[in-house]
Amino acid sequence: MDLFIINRYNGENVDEDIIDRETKHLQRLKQKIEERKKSHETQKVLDVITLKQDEEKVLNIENQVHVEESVTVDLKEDANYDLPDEKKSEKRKKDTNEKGIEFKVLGLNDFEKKSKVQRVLPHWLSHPYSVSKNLQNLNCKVEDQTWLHSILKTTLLNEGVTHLFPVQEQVIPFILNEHKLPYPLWPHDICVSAPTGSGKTLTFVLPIIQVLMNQLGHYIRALIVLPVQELAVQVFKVCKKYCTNTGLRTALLTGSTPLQQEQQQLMKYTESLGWISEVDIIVCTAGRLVEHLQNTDGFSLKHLKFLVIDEADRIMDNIQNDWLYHMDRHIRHENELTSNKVPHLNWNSISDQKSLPHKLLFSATLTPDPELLEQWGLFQPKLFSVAPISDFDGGSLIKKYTTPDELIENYVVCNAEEKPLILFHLLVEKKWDKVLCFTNSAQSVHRLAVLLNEWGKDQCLKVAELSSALDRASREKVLEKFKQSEVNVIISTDALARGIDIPDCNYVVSYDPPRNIKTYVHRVGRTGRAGRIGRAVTILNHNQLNMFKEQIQSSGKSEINQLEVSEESYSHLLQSYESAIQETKQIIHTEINNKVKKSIELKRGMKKKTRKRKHNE
Ligand SMILES: Nc1ncnc2c1ncn2[C@@H]1O[C@H](COP(=O)(O)OP(=O)(O)OP(=O)(O)O)[C@@H](O)[C@H]1O
Repeated sequence: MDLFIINRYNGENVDEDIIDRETKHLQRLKQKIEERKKSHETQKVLDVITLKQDEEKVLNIENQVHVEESVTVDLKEDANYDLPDEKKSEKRKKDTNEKGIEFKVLGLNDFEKKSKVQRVLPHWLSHPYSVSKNLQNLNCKVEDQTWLHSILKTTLLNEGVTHLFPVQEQVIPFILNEHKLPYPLWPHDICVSAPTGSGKTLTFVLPIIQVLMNQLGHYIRALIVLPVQELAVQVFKVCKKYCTNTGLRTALLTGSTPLQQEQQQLMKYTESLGWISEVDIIVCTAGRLVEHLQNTDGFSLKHLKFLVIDEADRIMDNIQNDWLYHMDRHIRHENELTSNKVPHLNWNSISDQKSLPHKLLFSATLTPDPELLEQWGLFQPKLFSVAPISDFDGGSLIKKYTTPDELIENYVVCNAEEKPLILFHLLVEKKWDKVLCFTNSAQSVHRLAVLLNEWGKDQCLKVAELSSALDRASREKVLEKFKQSEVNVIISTDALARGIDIPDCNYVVSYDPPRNIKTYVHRVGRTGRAGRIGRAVTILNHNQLNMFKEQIQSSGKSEINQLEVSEESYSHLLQSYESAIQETKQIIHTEINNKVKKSIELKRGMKKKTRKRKHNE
């Protein structure tokens, strides 16, 4: 029985046996390889023979055809003679392919140039409602507007607003009409791109108040989201002012007050109804909104009718706390929806669903980029724009940003060391008052402010600084002093560049050039607001000039003129400048020393405390 094979030890000759077997096996393998080689060669010979036979057959047929076509072919060859080599080979390839002789090379198409895809803007972006930016000849008298509520008219007149600006005249009635649409029609979402200082704030505040003022009870019905605290405070003040006598309540959520305090102001618990809202309109920063969505009991956006995103492009650039995702999720959950978009626009989809909040997007530099705008999930949007946005140009977007007509823009070119001299010359000798001067960092803000204060002591020049290094209260104080003319110049970082409304700012100086065109538009837009004349000057080093010009050109803005400041006009300031620089160095040096001393004392104090604690233990 062969059930088991037992290998026995057979003494010394085991190794020899194995070697024998291996050599035999090797020989067999070699033989097989040889046989395979031979069979391959014979196959090749056979293939060549059959191929030749086929070719002969084809040639025979061709010859017959060629005899008939010889004359025309000759003519064709002659015509090809003048063509460039590439085209000749292409043509030959085509000819031979037509005759069916040449084989198709697989993968050949991969090397051919792909034709450019022509991108086209969606109709609503390429065909905006055109808005005038002329703030001089206003025809829309507040008193005559029958569509505006009398309470709002009174407040407007009390605030000195006698005529509506073009963007207000066009957009406010549009929003009001959208809210008069019969059930189940939803309002069109809107995007507004209008220059700085053209009155965008009232454009959304007035219709919201008018639509909400007749509704009973307090629910969170409007949410106005802004990118930074200062802007939220500013819009909140406008909202509050225009809510007087309407019964509507407004809340500000920015994080400047403790969360608990804001929660108490927002929601109230009642035995009979549970959590109820105390407010109708919320003005908030995006980050703080998420905190309330996650931590405030009873905070609900179920009744939300309006969602306003001011400075929409800035918010898109920097999505704080992923707020858009959290807010969308909350709204969908509250309304029992699966998506924040309408999947198919038909009768059923809109009549089955509760309408989503009416979205209103505003900015002076709204980029007409469909991919960016897509994330807002806009419903059948409409665009109101001062600059008609042309179609895509060669696949890239044309960004057209406009500045107010009342704004005079210039640039000065100089060497880096001449910059402070030119600035001082403009402030003191040209008597530029109410000036906002931008630099690119908090450090240079401080240095320049100290320098100008030292330098202009005798000329009563009062300079204040404004940057992220200051807390909100101090920043508000600075702005108040500026309004009261207690301060002539504010040196600031770009923290103040967007949206802040300083009504009587006469000049904007960019001491450091802006990093991009959007920043430029918002910086210069702090002056020349609401139809007032304003002037903006950008100081450039020689090597920054080309870049600046390119930026201006790429934005579709008209050319900016150079402001000539001759060397003689500021050369006499050199001596006083040098002594002011020495003073500045001294001041900053002592400031740094004081800071170091303070931190050392703080550390020592901490050490003492821990030593005491240990000793007691
Ligand atoms: N119809 C009007 N008549 C007179 N002044 C107005 C009118 N509408 C708005 N204003 C004033 O114009 C100034 C600028 O308005 P607002 O701040 O709304 O501009 P904006 O378009 O939002 O500017 P930015 O893009 O810089 O934020 C404000 O001081 C505001 O009070």
